[in-house]
This record gives sequence, C-alpha cells and structure tokens, in this order.
Amino acid sequence: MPPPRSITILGGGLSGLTAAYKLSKLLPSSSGSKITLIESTNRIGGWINSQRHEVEYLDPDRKGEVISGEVTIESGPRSIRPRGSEGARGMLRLLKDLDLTSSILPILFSHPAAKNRFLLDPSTSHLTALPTSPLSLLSSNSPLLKGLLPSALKEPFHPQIQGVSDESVDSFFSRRLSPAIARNLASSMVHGIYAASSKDLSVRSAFPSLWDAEQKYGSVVVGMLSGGSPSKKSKAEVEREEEELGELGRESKKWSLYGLKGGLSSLTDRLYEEIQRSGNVEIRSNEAVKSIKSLSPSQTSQEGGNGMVEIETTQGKYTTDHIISALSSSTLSSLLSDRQSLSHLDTNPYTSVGVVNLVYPLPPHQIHPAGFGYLISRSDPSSNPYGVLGVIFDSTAIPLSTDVRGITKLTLMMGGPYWSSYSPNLIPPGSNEELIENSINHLNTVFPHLRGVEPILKLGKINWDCIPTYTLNHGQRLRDLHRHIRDGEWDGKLSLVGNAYGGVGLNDCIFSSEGVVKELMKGSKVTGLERWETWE
Ligand SMILES: C=Cc1c2[nH]c(c1C)Cc1[nH]c(c(CCC(=O)O)c1C)Cc1[nH]c(c(C)c1CCC(=O)O)Cc1[nH]c(c(C)c1C=C)C2
Repeated sequence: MPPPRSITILGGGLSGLTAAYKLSKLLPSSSGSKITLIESTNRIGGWINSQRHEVEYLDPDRKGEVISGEVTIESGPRSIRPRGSEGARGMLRLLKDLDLTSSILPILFSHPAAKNRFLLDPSTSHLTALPTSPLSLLSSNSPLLKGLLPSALKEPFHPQIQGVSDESVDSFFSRRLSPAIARNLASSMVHGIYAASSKDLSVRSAFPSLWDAEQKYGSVVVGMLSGGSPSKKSKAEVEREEEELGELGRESKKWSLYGLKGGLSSLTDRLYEEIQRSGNVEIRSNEAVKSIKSLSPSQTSQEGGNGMVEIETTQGKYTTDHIISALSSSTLSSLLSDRQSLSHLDTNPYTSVGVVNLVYPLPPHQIHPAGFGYLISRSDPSSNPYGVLGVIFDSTAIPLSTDVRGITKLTLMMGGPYWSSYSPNLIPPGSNEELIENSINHLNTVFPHLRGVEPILKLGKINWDCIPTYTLNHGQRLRDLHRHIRDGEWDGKLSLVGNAYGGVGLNDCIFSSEGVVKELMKGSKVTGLERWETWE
C-alpha cells in the first residue's frame, strides 16, 4: 500500500515537529502528498521553552562595576541523556541530521554535575550526596540513606512476586528493599522524572527495567549486575546505527548528559526551520482543533481505502487521510464524539509543575555545593510548606558560555503530587509572584546566606498538566487502545505519539514519532502502540 495522500499532525511540540520533519524528508512535494501541522498556540516547541534575558548587576569585587549580559533560561526540559532509552541514539542521529552536532554541550562523567546529585532533608536543610557506587554507600551516614546497603545485599533473597500484573513504584521498592527506601529514594526519583507520587505510578510502565529484572532474575540487584534489560534491537541493527553515528556515537559514550547551546529550543527551532524550508508542510499555528471524526468510505467520495478523517478547527473544516496526534491523551479524548470515543485516553491523570527560575548576582560556589542539584522526597507541609520537589543548579548542571559571568542560575520545581494526590493537599499559588516568593523563601531556608541577596532575574510559571502519570496497568490499557484504533471505527487512521504513551522523556518522544513515520511510509496501518500488542 502507498503512504496516505494527506497526513495531518496535531500539536507543534517536539513529537509533532519530529513527525512533520521526518515526513517532509520522506514525502517531497513532488509525491503529491499533503502534510499539515496544526498548533493551537502561536508558539512552536511545546514544553521545550528556552528564552534569553538581559541581566545586569553591580560586581562587589570590582568596586561596584556594572556587569551586564544575557542568560538562557529553560522553563521545561533542559538536558538529554545519551543512553538508557530506545530513542537515545535516535535523538543523536536527529541532531546530526539537523547539523546541530556542534551545538551539543556534553557533561562528562567526570564533571561535578554528573557525580554530585543531592537529596535534601527539608526538616534539617541537610544535603546528602546520592551514592555513585556501593563503596560510597559504605561511607554515607545520612539518615535518608540508612539501611540502603543492607537492604540491597538482602534483596536477591526476597521471593519473586507471583500472579500480579503490575504494582506501584512505592510498593515495589517497599517489597524489594524497604519502606524507608521507598519513601526516601523512590519518591524523590519519581518527583525528579514524573513529578508524581510513587504510590500512583506503575513500576512496570515507568521503570520497566526494574520490573523485568525481577521477572527474569528474581532480583533487581542481580538484574542490574547482569547488565540490565537486553536491547530489543538485533546486534546487526545496533551496529548499523552506531556506524551511522560514527564519531558522535563514540564520543557520546563519555557523556553523562548533554545540553544544547542556546538551550533545548535550538532543537525545536531548527526542526521548525527545516520544515518551513522543505516547502511541503503547511503549518497552521494559532488554530485550535475542536473535533475530529472518522468518516467511513461510504461517507467520503473516495473510492476504496478506509475512509477519511474530518477535522473541525477554529478556522474551518478539513478532511485528511490520516492523523498523527501529538496532543496529550486527555486533550485528544476531548476532541472525540461520544460515539467515536476511545477507551482509556482519559484514565491517566496529568501532573502540573510550578517552575521558578532565579538568577543571583553571585558565583555558584558562593551559593551551593558543586553538583547537579537536589531532590526532595515526599515530605510533610510542616517541613516543606510549598511542596518543593527539587532544585536544579543550572549554572553547574549545564554551564553555558553565553551566560553572563559571575552569576548563579537556579530552577525550583514545585507542586506535582503536592497539588493533586498527597494528603493534606496544598493549593497551587494564585499568582506567579506568589510562586516566586515561595521559592525565594525555600532557598533562604536551605542557603541562609542568600537572605538579603536580591535575585537579578525572577521568572515563575505553572506548567499545567505537563506530565502524564502512568497509573497501574497502563500497558494493558495501551494494548486495548491499540486494538480499538486498529479494528474499530478509526480503522487505523489515527496514530498516537508524544509523552502520553511510551515514556515521558525527550528521547521517548523522538522514538515514537520516528517509529510511526517509518511504518506510515511502508503503507502500514500504524497506531503507534504496536509495542503493547502482545502485553500480558
Ligand atoms: C517540568 C519538569 C519536569 C520534571 N520531569 C521532567 C520534566 C520536563 C521530565 C524528566 N526529567 C528527567 C527525566 C528522565 C531523563 C530523560 O529521559 O530525559 C524526564 C523524562 C530527569 C531530570 N529531572 C530533572 C532534570 C534536570 C532531569 C534531567 C537530568 C537527568 O536525567 O538526571 C529535574 C527535575 N525535573 C522535575 C523535577 C521536579 C525536577 C527537580 C529537580 C520534573
């Protein structure tokens, strides 16, 4: 079968842009195919949002000389991992393809940001370095890590779970290690990735390698020592991909993380430029989709095929052969009529994160220890009254040479489960000013020497409903959703990409968009959820 003649992508974030870019390369204008990207806002990039701001301050070391320059601020994701997920190599290939290799800012394993990650005990404001090796665990006397080493040594001897299809992250860690480790370590790890409660999150969907290790080896520790989950790709495929990456692939093995010069918007901006340059993608921004409807072949004038899709937007009605939805699953669900609704799109809740960026007129070493930043495990309002999830030491984590010298950039993240599932619930601040004030109060408690130092830049916003929480049996629901789209009224005319399904990381988003485009080019019916087809 040939690819669909017209494809419409909903959503102009990283996933939608990647799908449009890949299609624009594979379906040139001469092919007679039509590609459309619809974005409801007037900005392209979705949650990725890097902005440059002018700052100035008086340098106390130079008799009050005015120092001025720019800083790059991120209100969403800011770094990428070169490994650990199926899309990690795909992301590097995309950067190479977009000629962005020279913009990569690697953070080597030897860098303090890679070595030092902290946990904050909010009741004492004490920072504990997370262990980087079993040896460093031996020397740690932090109450937050108490019992970790003995629990890890005993873990292989705990019985394997039987007859259960899924479990929360909290329950998994409590059972395999200890309730204290589940509370202190697992909850903070979940805050830093999903901004959610570890009691709500499915371990099988969010951390499949942990679940698989227990299933395969009867132990997480043994599984990890055996090298983790084997890659689903064949050896030949891995070798071909590595060859394609060449020097970049070899170099990236030394990196713990990487950022991009100018921030991560360099990636979404370049994707946008390339799509525009291709001339075969119609970009309709500032146009909100109101509904989408599957039309059967008898409802269209088309001969043969599986019908079309009608899209109603704020600008009018169109028909298209195929839709790629890069929207959140709840937004997509709201576009469907009752008769054509798809099961499970609404099941997972989304979490909202308050993000505050502060710039202080002091160098990092005068404010915080060298490192990536800290996370805070689930804690009571008495010690963590604003529901802070963690703080990133941006100037050290991803140092940007374009930032003005002598300053420290910090990002505070708050809310998430504190605003939705923890009891007692905290109420999100009513204004960005209050969000900023709360963040400054928090920092003044952890770093008392900051009291009386006025930030030279203060930005705050709430990213409403930005990360989905994969609740128990997410995989089973995706299997059912896949079958429903493929065999039901939608008849395979809808593909799902983005962070709602197969992982919330940037690499996961690239991976899902690339996979869908590849299959569409072969003329296959693709829902984007094929991986879950055989889920048990
Ligand atoms: C808006 C806030 C976000 C929080 N998590 C994410 C966002 C966008 C998504 C996310 N964060 C991390 C991962 C895993 C790595 C990956 O696949 O890319 C994902 C999917 C890890 C992470 N968390 C923070 C940073 C700076 C990173 C990247 C570096 C790393 O992998 O170690 C900080 C952080 N993110 C959130 C909070 C509350 C937080 C606290 C300091 C929520």
